[in-house]
Amino acid sequence: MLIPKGTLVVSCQARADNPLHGPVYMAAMALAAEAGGAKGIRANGAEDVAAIRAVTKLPIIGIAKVWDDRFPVYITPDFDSAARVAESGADIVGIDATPRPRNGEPVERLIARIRHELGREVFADISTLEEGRAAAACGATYVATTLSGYTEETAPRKSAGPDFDLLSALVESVSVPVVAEGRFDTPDLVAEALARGAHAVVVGTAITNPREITKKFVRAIEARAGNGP
Ligand SMILES: CC(=O)N[C@H](C=O)[C@@H](O)[C@H](O)[C@H](O)COP(=O)(O)O
Repeated sequence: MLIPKGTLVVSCQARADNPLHGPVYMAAMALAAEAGGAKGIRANGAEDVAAIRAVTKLPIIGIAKVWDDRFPVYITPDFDSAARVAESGADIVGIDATPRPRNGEPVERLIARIRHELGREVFADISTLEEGRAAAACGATYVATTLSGYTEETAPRKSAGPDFDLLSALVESVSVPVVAEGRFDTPDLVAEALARGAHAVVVGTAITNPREITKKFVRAIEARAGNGP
């Protein structure tokens, strides 16, 4: 198991509309995260994964976001996208492990192929307890709360903060390491996840997206506008 227990993983991702989009920026982000004490990196796409692999030995959770209007699954939906991030240097392949329709093999077959044909650990992004149990039973190395609030089933109960109920339920009922991911935006929330039994915590936006961080500060300023000094 490559991600050490009780540690922080930093997700270094920037979409095309983000001024920090591109492998040079994401490699710099990963280096900054490593210098700050992160013990793993999550990254999207072969180019970013390769650039990060070139600058660090930290374990990399590689994903490939592939959008297809016909299917809800976009995080590493098939074996070919998994193989590309593995070949680019990811030690661990992150996939959408929900049973939702995808342009690719069924999730249980995808997990088996990544483990046996690519020889990589599988990081299963899920949104419910049942999905986490199923992914663990199929051989996923880790299950993570990443997709809670981002599927049709879970969107109605999405909270502003992390899904601690799901985290605790998973910790109770699966035997593989449970990773907390999604809307962890303060150090206290990370500490709480570890106290509840999370193996590790992945933080993205709150560390690596200055545009969203800036917006938070600006919103606070705007909220007090008109309230006097
Ligand atoms: C739902 C989805 O597509 N999540 C993505 C998964 O790779 C990323 O956009 C998130 O930034 C990542 O999960 C980390 O979460 P947060 O940025 O909230 O710390």
